[in-house]
Amino acid sequence: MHTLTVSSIMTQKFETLKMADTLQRAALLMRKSKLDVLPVIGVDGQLLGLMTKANLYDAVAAGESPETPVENISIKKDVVTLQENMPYNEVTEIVKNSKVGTAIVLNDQNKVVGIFTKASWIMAMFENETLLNHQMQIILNSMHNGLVAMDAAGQITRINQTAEKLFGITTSQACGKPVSLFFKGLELDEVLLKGVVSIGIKSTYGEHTLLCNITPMITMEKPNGAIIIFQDLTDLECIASELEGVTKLYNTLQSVMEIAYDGIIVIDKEGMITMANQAAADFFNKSRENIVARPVDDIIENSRLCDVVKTGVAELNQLQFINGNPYVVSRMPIVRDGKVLGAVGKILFSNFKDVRNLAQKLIRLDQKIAYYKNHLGNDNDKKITFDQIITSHDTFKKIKERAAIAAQSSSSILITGESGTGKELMAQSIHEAGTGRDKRLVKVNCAAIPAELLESEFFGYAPGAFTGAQKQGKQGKLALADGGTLFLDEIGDMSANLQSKLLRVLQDKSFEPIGSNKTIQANFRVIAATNQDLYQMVQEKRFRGDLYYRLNVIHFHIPPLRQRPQDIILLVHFFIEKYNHILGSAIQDISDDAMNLLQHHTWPGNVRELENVVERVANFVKGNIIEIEDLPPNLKEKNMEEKQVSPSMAGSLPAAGQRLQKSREDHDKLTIQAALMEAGGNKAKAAKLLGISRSWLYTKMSRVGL
Ligand SMILES: Nc1ncnc2c1ncn2[C@@H]1O[C@H](COP(=O)(O)OP(=O)(O)OP(=O)(O)O)[C@@H](O)[C@H]1O
Repeated sequence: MHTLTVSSIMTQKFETLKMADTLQRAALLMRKSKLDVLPVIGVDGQLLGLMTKANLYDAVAAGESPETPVENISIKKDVVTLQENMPYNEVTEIVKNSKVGTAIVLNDQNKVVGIFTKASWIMAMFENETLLNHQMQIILNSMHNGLVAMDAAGQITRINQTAEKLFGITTSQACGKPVSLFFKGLELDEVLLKGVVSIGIKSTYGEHTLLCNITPMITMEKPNGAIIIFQDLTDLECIASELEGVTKLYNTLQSVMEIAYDGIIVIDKEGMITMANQAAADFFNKSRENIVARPVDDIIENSRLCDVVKTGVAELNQLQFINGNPYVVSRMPIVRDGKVLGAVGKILFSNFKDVRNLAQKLIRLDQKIAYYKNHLGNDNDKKITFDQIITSHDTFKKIKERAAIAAQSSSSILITGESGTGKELMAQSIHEAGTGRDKRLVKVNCAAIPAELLESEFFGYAPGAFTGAQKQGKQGKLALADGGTLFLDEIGDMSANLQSKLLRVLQDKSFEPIGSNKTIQANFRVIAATNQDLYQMVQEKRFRGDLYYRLNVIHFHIPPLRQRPQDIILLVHFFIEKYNHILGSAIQDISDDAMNLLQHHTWPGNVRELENVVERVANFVKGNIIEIEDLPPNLKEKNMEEKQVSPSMAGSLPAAGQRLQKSREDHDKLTIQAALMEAGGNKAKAAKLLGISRSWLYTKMSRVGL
């Protein structure tokens, strides 16, 4: 709004007189300018006085001739003057307090530039009011809130556009009507009569929730109407609920950040930290308050979060050194509407290695469980057969052949051999190849069951046979094995008493459960196994001779592993494949050095010990090839000891090693050739015959030049 000044109100159409001008000229100019005054100016334009109509009338009345110069008559000297740039409100004050209806307007140099009259002032006031009115209407219409103005009688005098829209009425419809016609329950009396402000009144209008503030208009210290401002809360309520949603989301985000095991830091586009979880605070050994609102570079050394803000490109799973330790970190830009607003950094804590190991361990365990479930769950489908007895040892191969023949008869079999040589495996294979394969193979470990329980385990008992017995009685192992095989493991540990009872059963082919006189037919094949020298025990009368001969109808002695080193190669590969499958390891081969070491071990625990070694290696191996360092320390130490024991041999060892390697390769070559011949050139079949995988057969063939 521009400020009104005297220059914009004054009239510029005026005439001036000089002292030398005549009265006649004064009369003519006064008539021409239609004003009652004529400024009289000097040669330099300065105001000398004012010729008024009254001055002219007085001169004429005094008989002055029309030719009389102005300087000869009396003119008004105390002239009211105004400066041309005087503001409107100052002029208003002067005009109000002065009785004069006209003033002369001067410029900076005190030269006359216009004449100010009350009439022109009134016109200016009108113009100004129109202007103000127009400006007020613009202001009111640009208000976001609805406005209704009323007079002292409570009749609407003005409404703005927002109110028009809000209430669906036009100014012409509303003006002159009582406010109460449109808005109920506003209690206007207090405001209009007492001039009391009424604020924060909540009311509804259609679907709108409104907040009303009613302010009285006071003139001459009396209420002269009022203005109601309506604030539409509908939008505000929407914003409030949106805000509530945002707050909830923020809280959820905070909880998620807290639950995360990783340290999380969020920065804005200026690189200032805006959020951090407790894990991050703990990691930097600072309180959260000491992290948030700080530049990220002050908290994290070599942080690349600001770079991610600049590039907008995520950097996932990168290695970053913090305080000299390596951490896996991820950095992601926060993008909205295509603009990067900040970045999130995630620090995976140092024990991620442990977590990874743990995860791998769990996977292995899962696989192990699945494997054993498969084996146990499908006990009837997954039968042990002679194919699963891995050997390339001539004697053992013959034993396998003879055992397969013996399986067809029902004669008792005694299997001897050191612990872990595969006696039970052999017993299972015989059972599976025999006529009783559809019935049970019942195993009794004579060393594991206490002597006093062994009898009831064997024969079972009748209901109520003895105190502590199950009420319904119990079926014994002999009855369970009916039609199938009774496998008596560790037979050398059977008590003398039970030996004689067992002998009787084997002779009579029947028995009576404890506490029962009902005879049960015993129709089963017996396979006994022991790692003791049973014959020697008979000599020493520690085992019944007659039972020994009953059991020893067919005898197989399994040679210890140290006597068949070539089997070690086959068995190692067989177990690698088995544990790759169970544990999910990916071992492809074993280095010659490591294999050499295994072949030189004496294997007191035989195949069981070898299997355990491979299982252990499969758990911890670093690469795909088993190296010496992957083997258990006791094997390596043993190797060192052996090397140290015969220093005199030191010089000849490499040559001996080479010879051994050569003979091993020759042997492997022959074995593979024989298997290929037997399989008619079919490699899959040959691999099966050798008990190794096809891929291993190919590797082996290329190694031995086939
Ligand atoms: N020739 C073989 N081929 C494949 N696996 C074998 C062989 N010999 C033994 N094993 C495995 O070695 C482990 C021990 O075998 P097993 O229990 O049959 O031996 P054992 O002579 O009965 O032992 P113990 O006298 O201690 O009872 C088993 O896991 C078995 O499958």
